[in-house]
Amino acid sequence: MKVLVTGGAGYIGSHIALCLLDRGYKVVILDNLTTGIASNIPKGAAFYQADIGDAAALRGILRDEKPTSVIHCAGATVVPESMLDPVKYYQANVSTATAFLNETVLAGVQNWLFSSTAAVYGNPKTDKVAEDHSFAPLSPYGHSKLMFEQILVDVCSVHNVCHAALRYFNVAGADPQGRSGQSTPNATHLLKVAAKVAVSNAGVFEVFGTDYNTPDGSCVRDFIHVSDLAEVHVETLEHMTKHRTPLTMNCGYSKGYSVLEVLAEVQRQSHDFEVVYSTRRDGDIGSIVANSDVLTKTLNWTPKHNSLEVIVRDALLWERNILANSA
Ligand SMILES: NC(=O)c1ccc[n+]([C@@H]2O[C@H](COP(=O)([O-])OP(=O)(O)OC[C@H]3O[C@@H](n4cnc5c(N)ncnc54)[C@H](O)[C@@H]3O)[C@@H](O)[C@H]2O)c1
Ligand SMILES: O=c1ccn([C@@H]2O[C@H](COP(=O)(O)OP(=O)(O)O[C@H]3O[C@H](CO)[C@H](O)[C@H](O)[C@H]3O)[C@@H](O)[C@H]2O)c(=O)[nH]1
Repeated sequence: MKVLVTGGAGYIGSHIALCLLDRGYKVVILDNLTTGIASNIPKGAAFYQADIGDAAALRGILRDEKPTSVIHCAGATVVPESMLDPVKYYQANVSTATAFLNETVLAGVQNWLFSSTAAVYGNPKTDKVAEDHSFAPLSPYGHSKLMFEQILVDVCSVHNVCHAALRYFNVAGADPQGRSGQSTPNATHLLKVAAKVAVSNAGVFEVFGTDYNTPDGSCVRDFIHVSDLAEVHVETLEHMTKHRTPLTMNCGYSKGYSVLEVLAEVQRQSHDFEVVYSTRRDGDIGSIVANSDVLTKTLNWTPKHNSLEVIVRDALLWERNILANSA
């Protein structure tokens, strides 16, 4: 089976591509390298540098490569940026993505997997959030992902394409074999920033908000190791191929850690670095943890890297690689 991975030069897409290749799939990557990095692209994958909205380039790729499945990771991804520039998010994640979806279904793609997000839920009404929880996104980013989930259902139903929306919680860590990791230099994710401060021995880590209604006042998130998440995509694809049923699944471990707990683990595995405590960041949810029963039961799946210690270890390992290679 040949899989077209959009955003395959990015953080999550490159790990999905690695996992697909490890499992014997053919992989085609489409990425415009805005936040992605060419060195993330695994050996063995075909690579096209183009925008998913470039219809002429896309038609050529679909005609030449004839992928049977699409895994769509490309998009605009940063919650706080979406608060300042909503149009960018609706264009990238809704309009451009819809045109891309249309081209791929017209070209005969059979399976469509979409990188959705826990941000579709907004502030949870329950300790753990299941897939049937109400939707109230706090940011244009979350809204744009929710809109595209609906578009995906409608378009795929008409064209008889099997579809899945995977709602990632907080993705972190790096390939344990050191083949990929979070490489975008100005990435704003908690663990990326903390690992960079720890490894570079420079800068200060800023905690956004200590007055949330959580045990230590900082935000709580459900962190999933990027290599486990990559495996979930391959398992989902196999389930879709076999059963032809649409899926919507939370991707997390059903366990929350606070920002301060994550920082403490990074410092335990590195050294004490300077931390400052500032006000809340716009668009942030106080606490969100997955109920991931649908995922584990549907795929009969057991995670391999589900500990904060391992996630932090792999994030630090990757950050040290980046520093060593830049020296
Ligand atoms: N990182 C997380 O914790 C997280 C959580 C939930 C959902 N997601 C979703 O997962 C997906 C991947 O996120 P990531 O963290 O790997 O981000 P990333 O920025 O590392 O990867 C996105 C990739 O898409 C490419 N891209 C962007 N727009 C494009 C376009 N128009 N045409 C072609 N390529 C384009 C970028 O160059 C980049 O390589 C995104 O859709 C994001 O919303 C991420
Ligand atoms: O320097 C930092 C960076 C982050 N944080 C805090 O750490 C928590 C996690 O923030 P991230 O930026 O790492 O992640 P988000 O929860 O904002 O968003 C991530 O997870 C979401 C799903 O929950 C989205 O899908 C999104 O794409 C992805 O970036 C937040 O409370 C944030 O305020 C800090 O305190 N300091």
